[in-house]
Amino acid sequence: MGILEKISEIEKEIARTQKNKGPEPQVGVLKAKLAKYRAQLLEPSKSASSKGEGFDVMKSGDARVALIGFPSVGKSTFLSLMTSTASEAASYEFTTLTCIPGVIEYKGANIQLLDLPGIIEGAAQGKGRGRQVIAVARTADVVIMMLDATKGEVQRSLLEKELESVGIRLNKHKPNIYFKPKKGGGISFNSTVTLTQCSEKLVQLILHEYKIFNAEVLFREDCSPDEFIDVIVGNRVYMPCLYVYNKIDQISMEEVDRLARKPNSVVISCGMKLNLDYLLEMLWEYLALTCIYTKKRGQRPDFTDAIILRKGASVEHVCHRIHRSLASQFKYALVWGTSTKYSPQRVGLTHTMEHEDVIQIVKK
Ligand SMILES: Nc1nc2c(ncn2[C@@H]2O[C@H](COP(=O)(O)OP(=O)(O)OP(=O)(O)O)[C@@H](O)[C@H]2O)c(=O)[nH]1
Ligand SMILES: [K+]
Ligand SMILES: [Mg+2]
Repeated sequence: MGILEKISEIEKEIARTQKNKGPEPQVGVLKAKLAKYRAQLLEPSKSASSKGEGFDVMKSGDARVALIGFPSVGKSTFLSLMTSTASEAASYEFTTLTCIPGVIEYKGANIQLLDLPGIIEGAAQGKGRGRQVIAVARTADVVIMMLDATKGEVQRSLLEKELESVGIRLNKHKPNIYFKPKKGGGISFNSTVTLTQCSEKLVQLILHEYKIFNAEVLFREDCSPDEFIDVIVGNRVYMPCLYVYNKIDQISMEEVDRLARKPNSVVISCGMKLNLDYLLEMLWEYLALTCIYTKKRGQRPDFTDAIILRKGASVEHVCHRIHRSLASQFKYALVWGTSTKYSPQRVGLTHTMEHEDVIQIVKK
């Protein structure tokens, strides 16, 4: 049996088991098996045709946003509107065949926007350019899932399933489970909260499915078996995703209103340039970039020119951004803002900066 057949067999079995309201452990084990086969599916195949020609675009700017969606939803139209790059748009499907980068300049940041070929059901299994597209999506800081507002909800759930199946978790945080494989001692299981979806027995069964017989497991959250499997498998990507419904010029006001109220969703029309400013605001929020202002001794901070960094950036990152050799001449820094207890506070290179902090660097 091929992997695809095995996967479909297991999916059927899970559906059957869940219908019977059978004991949870069985489903957990099946899901563990499923995750394993899907991982095999993702391993790069050796044939040359699966090479991602035209997809290896250099990362540049302060953040990367990937445009994912079915063919002809308006991805290229959007890129051409928001950036100075022109990407061919047309009424036929699969107009775009490679990855086309553009840059959105917003609040002093350069946001790399990637236009990609349309993807369809089965993309994760290599249909069309699905695999290459998904590989690019994994490298993004935020995914924009562009949807055709005239097509209802089908596109969204199909694409979510595709991304889910390759380990991309949209708008979810990493499960709060401590997991450490050990050399011996069996499985030690603990939890700090009441668990309603997993039990010690189920955790053991799932671990055995992965041939893990010695490990330390601590649930700090009421996680599902799927979330526990994600922790064991380990290569999951937790990605913010904005659902963008395009072509609202084609639907009724009632329908626009309904879509706009969905979580993580924005409604737009590229054709009529509707709501694009709001989309940018939302995108900025989802990117959650950290803006740092610098200040020279005895002077006011320069609020016109922010240093833009990813969340969690340290003083050292700030130094590198100012000058290559600054970190090596660094003595200490004074920081004003929410990352410190006192303002200013003297900090070292490893101090984590927060949005809108002000920093003054003192050299040796
Ligand atoms: N009515 C309407 N049509 C739009 C809108 N945005 C894009 N289109 C049209 O939709 C068609 C497809 O647009 P593209 O930008 O090529 O779509 P795409 O998602 O890049 O398509 P592929 O590259 O083939 O995957 C074009 O004919 C556009 O003019 C919109 O807001 N309203
Ligand atoms: K198109
Ligand atoms: Mg296109």
